[in-house]
Amino acid sequence: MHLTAENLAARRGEDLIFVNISFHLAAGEALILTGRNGSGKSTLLRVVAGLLKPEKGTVIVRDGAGREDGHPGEFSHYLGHRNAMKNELTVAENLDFWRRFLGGTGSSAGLSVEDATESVGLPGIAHLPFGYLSAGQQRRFAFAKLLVAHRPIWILDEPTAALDASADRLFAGLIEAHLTNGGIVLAATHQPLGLKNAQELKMTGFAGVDAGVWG
Ligand SMILES: Nc1ncnc2c1ncn2[C@@H]1O[C@H](COP(=O)(O)OP(=O)(O)OP(=O)(O)O)[C@@H](O)[C@H]1O
Repeated sequence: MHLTAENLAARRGEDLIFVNISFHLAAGEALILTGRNGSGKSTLLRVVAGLLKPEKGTVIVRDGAGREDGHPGEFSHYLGHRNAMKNELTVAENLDFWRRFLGGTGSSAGLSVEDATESVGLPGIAHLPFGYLSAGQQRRFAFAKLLVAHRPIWILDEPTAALDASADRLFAGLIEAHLTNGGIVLAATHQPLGLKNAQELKMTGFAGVDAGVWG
C-alpha cells in the first residue's frame, strides 16, 4: 500500500494555512509532522483523513500493484485531540461499539476488546465508565480503538498527549509493530515518538506558506 499527497493546500476560515505539501509513504513508513502551535499539523492530518476538503491537491491510496484504491479515509484510523469515546459508557462498551462499527473480517479483523485493553497496559478496568478514568488512562483506551479493527493507515494527532513515560514507550512500541506489519503512520507530535526511520515534515504555518520542508 502507498499513501501519496500531491501539492496539498488547505484553508481554515479565510486563511490559507499551507500550500504545496507533497509526500509519499510506502508500507512500513512513517512521517512525523512537527512545528509550532497553529502551524497546520492538525489541519494537514484532517485533510489526509478526508475530514477536511483541501483547497488544492489530492490524497491518493494505491495498492501494492500501484492501482488507485479508493479514498484514504476508508483505509485509515484517525486519532484526533479528542478521544471519540462516550463518558457514560464503560470502556468495554465503547471499544465494542468501535469494533462493530469499524467492522472487519479476515485481514482487517482486529484484536478482541480484552486483548486491546491488555495491549495498552490497562487490563481489568474495562468495566468502568470511560468518564471515571484519568486523562492518561482515557488516552490509552482511545489508542486501543486502533487495535480493535485493522486499518493500514494510522493518522495520529498528538497521540502521546497526557501520557506518562511508560505509556510513551508503549505507544512507540505499538506504532513500530504496526509499521513492521506493513502499516503506514502519519503523526503530529511535539514530543519525539522515538520511532526508528521516521521521516519528518516541519510545518511552518502561514508565515512560510511555501516552505514546508523535509527535515
Ligand atoms: N475551524 C477553524 N476556523 C478557522 N481557523 C481555524 C480553524 N481551525 C484551526 N484554525 C486555524 O488554523 C491554523 C492551523 O491550526 P492547526 O490546528 O492545524 O495547527 P496545529 O499545528 O495542529 O497546532 P497545535 O500544535 O496547537 O495543535 C491555526 O492558526 C488555527 O487558528
